[in-house]
Amino acid sequence: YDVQRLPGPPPSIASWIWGHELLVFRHAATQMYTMWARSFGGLFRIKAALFHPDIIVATDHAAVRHIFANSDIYNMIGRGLVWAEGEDWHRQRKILGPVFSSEAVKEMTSVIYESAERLETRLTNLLLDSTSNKEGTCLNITPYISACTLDIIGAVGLSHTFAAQSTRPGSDAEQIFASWTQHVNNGLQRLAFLAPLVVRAVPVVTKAPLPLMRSQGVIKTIVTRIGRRIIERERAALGVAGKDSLLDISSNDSGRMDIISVLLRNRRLASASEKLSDTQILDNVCCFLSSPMVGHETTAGSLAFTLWELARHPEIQNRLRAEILAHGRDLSYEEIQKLEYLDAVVREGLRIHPASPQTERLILQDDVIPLTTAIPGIGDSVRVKKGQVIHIPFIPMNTNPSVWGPSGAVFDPSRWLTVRDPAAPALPHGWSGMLTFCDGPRSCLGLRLAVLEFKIILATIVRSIAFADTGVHVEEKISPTLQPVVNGRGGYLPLRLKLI
Ligand code: HEM
Repeated sequence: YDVQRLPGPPPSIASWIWGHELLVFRHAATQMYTMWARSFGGLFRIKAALFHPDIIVATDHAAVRHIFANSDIYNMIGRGLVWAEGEDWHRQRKILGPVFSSEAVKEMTSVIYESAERLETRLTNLLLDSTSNKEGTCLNITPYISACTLDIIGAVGLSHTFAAQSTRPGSDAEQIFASWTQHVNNGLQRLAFLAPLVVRAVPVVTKAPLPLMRSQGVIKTIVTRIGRRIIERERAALGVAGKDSLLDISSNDSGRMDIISVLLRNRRLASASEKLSDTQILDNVCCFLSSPMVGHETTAGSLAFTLWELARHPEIQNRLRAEILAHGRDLSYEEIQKLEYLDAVVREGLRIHPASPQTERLILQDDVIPLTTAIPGIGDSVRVKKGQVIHIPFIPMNTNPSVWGPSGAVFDPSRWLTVRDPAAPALPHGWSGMLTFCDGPRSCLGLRLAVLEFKIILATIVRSIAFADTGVHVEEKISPTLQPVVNGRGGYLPLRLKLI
């Protein structure tokens, strides 16, 4: 096996107990990995914490493509709470696929517009009410965006109205937001560094009812309650209220495409061995709102960072606004797709600020990983053994200068408007040549929904509100998704807003 022959950062900068991992945790999101990838190449090794064998860090495009394409060999780590594996995953992915198909997502356009317009009204009213000066009103944008995306996922995923944008004290939405904020801020503490290490050492711990592993308990409880209510409603509609399980009854054909309706319908159509129990249906739904990686917080996070980029680049913001205003309001799905500059801004935001900036895999059987760039002394492939842990950070790949040019790390939407130099290396795998939504069989199922939300929300708020930078230093950390951190406060991204 070649692990010990891979290059990597010197052991002298590693802690004897925490290896290089503490250094990685303390720095901005994937910053150390980006630096090391530029120095040591696309596949290098680092010292792991708690005397675990060295970890491989992969940013070589051929290697990462191979890893993601072979999800049966390269297994996810520590997702036991909400993410299915093996046969369960195959079945769930097959069932849920239609919920996020292009056709289904197109049908979600009006629901997304409704929420985006509510956000626009909410922000506009706030600015009208505020006693702000000419400079505008300064506010933390993250809770506003996240309320908007929660309303969307509630409507399309659960046929449920969270009314997150009406700020009712004590509401489910308020509790979800408070719980998420606490989760984000806990994740910035030193203790949070330990949690994934414990999961890696003892994977079954994810099944244990430990408070540390259930930090998103409130969200799960709320989503389960809503899910139960919907299932009860279906039972009542079918005149079978009080039955222990819905397994033996059919759902009405409402034609609704929210997750619960699809799962209930599927139960009627599936063979006996494939039928999902009530608990499995609820688990699926919980996955969509309570997993940090899916649902509304990922979209909200990348969107907030994109607004920050627009605030720091007024010329880009003005150009985007001009395009949006030139096309009028209430655009159809097809019309939105034609807005070239909006499309470029969205791609660039998702490239530079991927909401879920890294993933990990555990190798289940010995394998040979191919490389784009050969490693001196090893060659153009690397032999790896069962049990090896691999970290895959996305930012180093999304900004790789050999693919994106020397300005790869710069937010510059115009790169999407020019024809690529035919002599330049082709864009790698993944959506638009980036890893933001992962790649292969386990790539993001909600990609189309996320991109459409992104476009509609941006187009709706940028037409009536101008965003400016406040000048505060914003750090990017992973907790558990990409988070803005200001003076140690997570989920905090202040912007200055002014009515157009
Ligand atoms: C900007 C927004 C989003 C980003 C950047 C994002 C990113 C990702 C990434 C990187 C993964 C793979 C995780 C891994 O391999 O460790 C993933 C998986 C997934 N995402 Fe997203 N996501 C976003 C929005 C959404 C939305 C809106 C939904 C649905 C409502 C969604 C549903 C899923 C699901 C179901 C999976 C698991 C797929 C599987 O295991 O087969 N995502 N996402």
